[in-house]
Amino acid sequence: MDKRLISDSKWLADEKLQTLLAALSTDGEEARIVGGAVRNTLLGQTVTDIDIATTTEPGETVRRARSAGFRTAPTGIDHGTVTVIADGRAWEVTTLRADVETDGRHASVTFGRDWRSDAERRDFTINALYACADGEIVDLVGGLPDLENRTLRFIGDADTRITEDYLRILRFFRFFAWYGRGRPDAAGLKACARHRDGLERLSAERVWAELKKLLSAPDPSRALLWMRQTGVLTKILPESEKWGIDTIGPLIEAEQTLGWQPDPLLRLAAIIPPYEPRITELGRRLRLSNAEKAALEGWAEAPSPAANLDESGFRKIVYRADAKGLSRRLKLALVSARARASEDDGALMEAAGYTRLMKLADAWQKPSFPVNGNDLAKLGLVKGKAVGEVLARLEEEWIASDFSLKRDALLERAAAMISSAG
Ligand SMILES: Nc1ccn([C@@H]2O[C@H](COP(=O)(O)OP(=O)(O)OP(=O)(O)O)[C@@H](O)[C@H]2O)c(=O)n1
Repeated sequence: MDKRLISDSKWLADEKLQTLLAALSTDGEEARIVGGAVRNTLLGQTVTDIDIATTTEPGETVRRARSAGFRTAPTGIDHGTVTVIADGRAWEVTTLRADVETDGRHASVTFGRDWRSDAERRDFTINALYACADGEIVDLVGGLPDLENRTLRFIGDADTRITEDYLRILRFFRFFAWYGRGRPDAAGLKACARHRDGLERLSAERVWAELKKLLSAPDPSRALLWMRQTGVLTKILPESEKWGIDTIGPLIEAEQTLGWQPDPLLRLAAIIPPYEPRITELGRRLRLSNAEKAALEGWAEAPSPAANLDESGFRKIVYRADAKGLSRRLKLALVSARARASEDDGALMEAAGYTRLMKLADAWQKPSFPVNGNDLAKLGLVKGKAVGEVLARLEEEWIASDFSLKRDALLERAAAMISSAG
């Protein structure tokens, strides 16, 4: 593909997108695609979101999009962003920026018509490439050669770019993890180190969202080491000061060998030492979701099953466990055993044991308990606490039988329990 043309990409040929670009590009106005969609297409990677930059001011963007048959939502109107929607798809359309006043967290923006100024106010050269509706690439800041060399470089003065939005420090490491090669750009690294205290101004939600994106990269290990080197990691995860973050390496190796999908939480768990007492505090501080907190706390508290556990013992655990949490625990246990296997035959056996348990967990269809409260009512047990108690005892017996007791046998036992209690 010609480096300066992305006209043969499927997403660009999309009829709705072309209609939108055309509607925004008459009477002396122009709209272009910008950012991740252009960057990823040039790198041959998947495009998820399509951002559009336009000379039309937000009110005019809304008017034109609506008269072309689109719906609109004023997503970030202060920043000039309108979400344009059609057929269940959405495009973020942002008016070119002329000036940005910022306190490092919130930007107040004035609108402009100059593509160069808009490009120069973006974060990295590879993120400031535009594609016209016909696929022609416009590069005003040297993004194409940087993309070619996989160099992540702040546009213009790195200090200025960072103080406009301190999140850009974390974005530097995130984009380096995803697209960078070799050593990160030295000027960028130094600027990130210099301004790391600015990270304290960011909301916990933005920090965690960004960290998750970094942890989802194909291999975030080098980016994490550079974050540690610059003091950025300690700023956002003070607990990590004594963690051996290279423990993520064996997990990445296992993912690549065994075809596991990258899982940001599992990767975080892999660098957290077992029984780290500050997990709850970390989850609260970074405002993790309840499910995320439970996952991390589960890792810190619940040990993995023994690798040589027999099938019926393991089924009991699977029945009670949250499937995703158990799968993560087994993966971490397998990774740890694999890491020790070259020196220790016992660890090799352990790894084989965990592989077996993971297969069993995948293959086993959890049965549903075949008795309910109505069954007990029919046996004469009045609804209330007693029903719950009898059900719980029956379920225990059913689990202990390795799920082999049938409904009739369970009902017989229930009848016996009720008559002996009554
Ligand atoms: N702090 C930020 C955030 C965004 N941008 C600009 O806005 C574009 C879109 O931002 P975003 O959607 O966050 O990133 P993408 O580059 O699209 O990457 P991805 O979708 O992979 O997150 C970026 O490419 C960049 O030009 C910026 O300059 N500074």
